[in-house]
Amino acid sequence: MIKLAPSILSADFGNLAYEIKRVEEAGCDLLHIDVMDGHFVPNITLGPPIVQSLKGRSKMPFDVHLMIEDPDRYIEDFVKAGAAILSVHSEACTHLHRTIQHIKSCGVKAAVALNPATPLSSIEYVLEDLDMVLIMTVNPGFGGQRFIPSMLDKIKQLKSIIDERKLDVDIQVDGGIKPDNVHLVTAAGANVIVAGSAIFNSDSIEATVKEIRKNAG
Ligand SMILES: O=C(CO)[C@H](O)[C@H](O)COP(=O)(O)O
Ligand SMILES: [Fe+2]
Repeated sequence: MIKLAPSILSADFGNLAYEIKRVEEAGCDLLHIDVMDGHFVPNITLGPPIVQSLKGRSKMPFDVHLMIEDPDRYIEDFVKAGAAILSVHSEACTHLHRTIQHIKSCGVKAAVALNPATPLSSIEYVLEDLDMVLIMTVNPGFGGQRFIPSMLDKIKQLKSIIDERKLDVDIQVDGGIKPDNVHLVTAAGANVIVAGSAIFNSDSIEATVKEIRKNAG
């Protein structure tokens, strides 16, 4: 089963509650919330108070993608604010295993995100502890970038490691996913699809969501 997670990075930040309603009514599964600190990535977005203010306005679980240095400092805050899944970047964690245990001890799902340049070997030792791996298919920091095709091999390799070890770990892809390339990532093994600009910048959110689902297979 493919899950679709619209990224609010490309939504109208002045009308977030309305934007969330639109993607929920279009049948999306998760709400992808991109948190950027201006250090780990060269952009700043939002923090726990805004996530908290959206809590209760949507039935979609909040999938919070932390693109921040030393994310341990904010895990409790984002859990209290309503996160159901917390993704931390392996590149931002000094003690990744400890951070994953920290997230799980708060009662939410734990995921690790990998920049395009980061090899799968950096997470192989924690795979058993994860609910999801986020393969970045662009360099994190901005919406509307082009998909990096060499990430398809990385997705395939991850899928084969997960299958070989008989694990129940989702593979999420994030960055540059559109109706015309989603089939490539799902064929490679991804089952959680993030799409920001493709959904929010489209003329019809409903039609685009349908098209992404149909093409995802
Ligand atoms: O994490 C992200 C960027 O760092 C965003 O989730 C991602 O870029 C989604 O936007 P788009 O679909 O427009 O690429
Ligand atoms: Fe993201």
